This record gives sequence, structure tokens and C-alpha cells, in this order.
Amino acid sequence: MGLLERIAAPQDLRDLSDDQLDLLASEIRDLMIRTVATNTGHLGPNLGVVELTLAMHRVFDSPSDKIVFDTGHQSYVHKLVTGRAGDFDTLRREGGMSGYPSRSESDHDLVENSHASTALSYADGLAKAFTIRGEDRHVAAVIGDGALTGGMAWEALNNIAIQHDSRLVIVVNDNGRSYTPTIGGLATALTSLRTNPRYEVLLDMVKRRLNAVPGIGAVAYDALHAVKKGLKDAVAPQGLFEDLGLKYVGPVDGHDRHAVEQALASAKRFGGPVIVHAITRKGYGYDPAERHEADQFHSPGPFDVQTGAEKPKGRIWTDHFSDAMVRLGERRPDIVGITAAMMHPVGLDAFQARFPERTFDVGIAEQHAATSAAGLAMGGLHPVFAVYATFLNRAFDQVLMDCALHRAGVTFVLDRSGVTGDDGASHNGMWDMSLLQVVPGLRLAAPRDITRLNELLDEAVEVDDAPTVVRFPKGPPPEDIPTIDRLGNADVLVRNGTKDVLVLGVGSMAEVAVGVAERLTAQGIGVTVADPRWVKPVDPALVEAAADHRLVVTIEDNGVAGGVGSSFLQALTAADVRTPVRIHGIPQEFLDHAKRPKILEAIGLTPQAIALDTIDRLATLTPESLPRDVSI
Ligand SMILES: Cc1ncc(C[n+]2csc(CCOP(=O)(O)OP(=O)(O)O)c2C)c(N)n1
Ligand SMILES: CC(=O)[C@@H](O)[C@H](O)COP(=O)(O)O
Ligand SMILES: [Mg+2]
Repeated sequence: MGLLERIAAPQDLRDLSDDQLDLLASEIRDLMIRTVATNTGHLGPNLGVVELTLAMHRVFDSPSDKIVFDTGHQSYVHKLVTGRAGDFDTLRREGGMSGYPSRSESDHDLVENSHASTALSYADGLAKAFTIRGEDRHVAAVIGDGALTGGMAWEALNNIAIQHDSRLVIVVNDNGRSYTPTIGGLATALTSLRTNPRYEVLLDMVKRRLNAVPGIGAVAYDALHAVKKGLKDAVAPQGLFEDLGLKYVGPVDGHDRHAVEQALASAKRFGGPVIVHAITRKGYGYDPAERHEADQFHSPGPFDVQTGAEKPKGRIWTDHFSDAMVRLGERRPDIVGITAAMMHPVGLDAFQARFPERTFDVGIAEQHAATSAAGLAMGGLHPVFAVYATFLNRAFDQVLMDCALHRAGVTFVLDRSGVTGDDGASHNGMWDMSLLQVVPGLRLAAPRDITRLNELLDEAVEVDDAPTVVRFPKGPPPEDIPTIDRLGNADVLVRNGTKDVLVLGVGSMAEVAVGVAERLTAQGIGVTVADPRWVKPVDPALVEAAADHRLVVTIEDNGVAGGVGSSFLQALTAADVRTPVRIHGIPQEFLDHAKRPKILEAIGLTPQAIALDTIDRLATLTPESLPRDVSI
């Protein structure tokens, strides 16, 4: 590992010469490429911030100064130079290093939330705290051009701009992309700053001339830096940040570590909030990533280091949704697709290719997406907003007060619902079937397999007077699980005679419910397994069926608090049905990263664990807890 072994703390970086720092940068790239090739992870974003991160840790004094990463997926270099290089081979492994900042790993890490556009708000708070406490500490926040399209970032900038004494340096890591090129007026404004041809040529010439002058070159370059700012005013329109009252330094070549250090040092000296605009390239230094058209290896699966060829992946739920959307689009000219900067990851790229004028990428702006969808519905269209389940949390009020209050026919398709695993606590989609329970009129479906996905999507887009939600998990779908009967709107999957236990298997947990039934049947226990399909509103036929059974078991890939099981129990209570209910779901905790199957096993969402619990539960049932008309 060479030089990296010598970096026990970021302060060690200051003892390295320029040549050694260049060598260290290539060592870091090499290690990240080899590690992500097997462990998976965010290679493109991290290759793009090697020089930037080294410069930050040479200028700022972490952990006393606080370095905050927006989204945090680009914090591998930060981890490598803050004493964790030795554990890097455990990246994203169960019990190993998180792919995001982790406070339990290091006091150099602060923000663990992987939801974008939050860093500037944390930084605003931190800087105010240091000022009030009279602490001479700086805050440096790294935010990507993509994360800058999120509304929270501008709420923060609005506040930061008036904090004239805050020791805050904002580094805009501008690589022009989220997954795909960043969209919108902000992106255009950033582009105009970074690509003004006269400014670039002039700057390059000056830099080359000065650096060629031994001894004084760098100093003069630094002095000219301020002039350059003036220069830039002359050759590049300002606006954007400086109209807000924010000092702006840049754009600076984010792969020129020395230039970045100069910019950061001068920004640090300003003594007030400053924006340093760094131009970087995602995947920089690894050809297969730089050439990767789709997303420059934003988060590649396992791949061959030599060729960059990714190991073939089987079809996942998203691929089937993608096909279904194209079919819907052909059948329904009123259907439009919306994504929040994740066109391919949510499976709307095929729909976009077929119906470009009916597809909208709104940037990382889920709140805007939801309310814009309400507007589209009010305008006579039927929008489908495809989003990862966890990211819809951010738009809860928009779903409630902009969509549901106005009975807007918007369909939300929640990919990555339930346990996702690799990306840690803030990525698990374990909240939607709890949060959305309280939304009046909203209908929520959880397909168990691809046949049901197509059925439920068709049903959802037929609803034009209320928001509908269809949610499915990360990864490959199961084989179709056949229906043997209907029970109201629900599908009966197993019925083996006596009515001891009614098992409700929700969405991806229907497969688990069938496994539970197999184990209970082998013990001579009577089981009915039903897949509710629509979990909100609760199906009255299932309430009725519960009254005929000794015990109800609900299984959901959602937090147990306020989820499907809770709402079913509430419905039984309201109907004065006293059958006891045993709720199985994700414990209401922040789960550490690991693979989805390992987490499901660890939290007991397996046929074996639930069958054993059910047998125990049945054995403890006492007459008074039985429905009135059953005697044992
Ligand atoms: C609220 C939210 N929506 C979507 C995502 C998914 N996501 C992760 S990284 C990313 C792109 C971020 O782009 P940028 O901020 O420019 O960082 P870069 O990857 O270019 O370094 C997105 C959309 C997220 N993390 N948070
Ligand atoms: C950082 C981020 O939010 C996404 O890039 C996330 O890693 C998505 O991962 P998957 O698309 O692999 O579920
Ligand atoms: Mg970017």
C-alpha cells in the first residue's frame, strides 16, 4: 500500500512532497478500483474527489475543523486518509466499513444520512455553533452539482449568505452529473461558470506561465488568484452565488491539488462563507469509468478491473417495471413519467427513450416532483413518479397536502422498498407503509411477483381521484406465486383446511408466508395464507376472515411501527374482532449495512423463524383470547 500506510492521520499529508502526494493519489485510485471491483460501491464519485479530498485535509484541520460530505457516497478518500486504509477491504461488507461516513468508525466522520442536499444545512448549524461558542474552528462542506439541485441546499444558502462571520467554506464538487448529466437552470448556470472559453484559456495560460517560474511561480499564482477573481468578473458572468451575497472562488481545476489548496486557503482566509467551485470529472483516472456513458461508474456492481466489464446482472424488479411503463405509455397517452435524477436506477430510461416529451427528470428534488405531479394530474394527465422508497420520505407533506388533499391521481412507484442493505440505515425503504397509512384516500399496493406488479400498476393508473402507491424491493423478483382463490381483493395462496392461523404475506413477504405455511402444515396446523395486494385501505374480507381464525400473523418488509400489521390490528379492533395478531416486520431501528438476505435473516423475516414463533404463540393462546365462537 506504500505511502498510504504512512497516513495514520490527515495531518501526515502535510509532510508529503508534491511528488509523494501525486503518488499517493494514484495509490488511492488503485486501491479504490480494486476494492470496489469486488465489494461494489461508489467508484465514479470517489475517483473524482481524490485531489479535492487530499487538498481539503491539508488545508483544514479535521476533526477539529469539520468536513461534511453531502450524500456521503464520495467519502472513501476521506476514510483512507483518516486512518482507515487498513480496513478498506471490508467496504460495504457486513460488520465492515460503511460506504458512507460513520460516526462509529471515526471522529472525522459526522453526517451518516445518505439523503442528498443536506450538507449545507448541517454546515450552517455547525458554523453558527462554533461562532456562538467562540471556537476558532472551520466547517468545510462538499456538495455535488447534483445535490445542489435539491431545494434544501438553497434554503441553507439563503441562510448562510447572511452569516457574515461564519467560518464556512462550501466546496461545490461540480462534475456536471448526478447519475446522468445534471439538469436544470442551476446546472446551466454552473456550466456557464466552468466553461467560459475566454476565462479558461486565459487562466490556463497564466497558470502555465507562472508555474514555470521557479520559486515565485506558485506565490505569484496565488496572488493572481484574487486578480483572477476580478478577471473572472470581466470574462465570466457572476450571478448565481454572488448575487446571494456569497463570496465565490473559482472555478478551479479540482484535479489540480495545488490549485485547490490555493483556493481553499484563500477561502479560509476570507473569514466568512465562501463558495469554492471545483471542476472535477466522475471516474477520473480510470478509463472504463470515465468512458462509462450511462453514469461513469456511479455505483458499479462487481466488474473486471482490466476491462471495466461489469459482471452480468439478472433482471431485477426495476427492469420489469421499466417494461410495464412502456406498455402503459403506449396504451395511455396521458401517462407521464417523473424521476428525481435517477432515470436509469428507477427504470424510466426505456419510457424516456420511447416518450421523451412525456418524461421529466426534475433533479434531486423529490418534493418538487410530488407537487409538480399533482399539477400534472390537475392538468389532466396521469403522472407516475418513480422513486426509491426512502427518498419519498422527503416529500411526505407534498404527498399529503398537495396530492391527497386535492385527490390528485398521481401514482408513486417505490423501488428499493423494504430492506435494501448495502447502503446502510438511511437507504432502507422501511418507512413508506407506515408514513403513508395516515394519508386520507391514498391507496397502497405491494405486489408479490411480476404478474401482480403488472396487475397492480394497471389498477393504480386507473385511479384518477386519489394518489396510489405501488412498492417493490431491491433485487430479483421471485417466480410467480399462483393464486388459488380470492378473498375480497386479496389473493389466497394457501388454504389447508382448519382455520388456526391466517397469515397475511405483504408484497415480497408473500413468499415467506408460503414458507411459513409449509412448516405449519407439517405440524398439522390449519393455515390460510393471503396476499392483500392492496394493503391500504384494509380489505374488509380479510377482517372477516380473521374472525374465523385463532391467530393472525402479518409479515411485511416495512418497519413494524404503524405498518400494515398495525393498521390491520386497528381494523380488527374497530370491527370488534378479537383474534390476536402477531406482527412481523423490520424492527423500528436504524439497521447497519449488510446484504439484504443477511439482514432479513438477522431480523427474523424468514419462514423458519416466523413458523416457530407462530407455533409458540398458538400454544400460549388461552380461551379468553379466542374468538367467541371457537372452543378448544
Ligand atoms: C434525496 C436523495 N435523492 C436521491 C438520491 C440518490 N443519489 C445518490 S448520489 C446521487 C447523485 C448525486 O450527484 P452529485 O451530488 O452531483 O454527486 P456526485 O455523485 O456527482 O459526486 C443521487 C441522485 C439521494 N442520495 N438522496
Ligand atoms: C448513493 C445513493 O443514494 C445511490 O447511489 C444508492 O447507492 C443506490 O444504490 P442502488 O441503486 O444500488 O440500490
Ligand atoms: Mg455531480
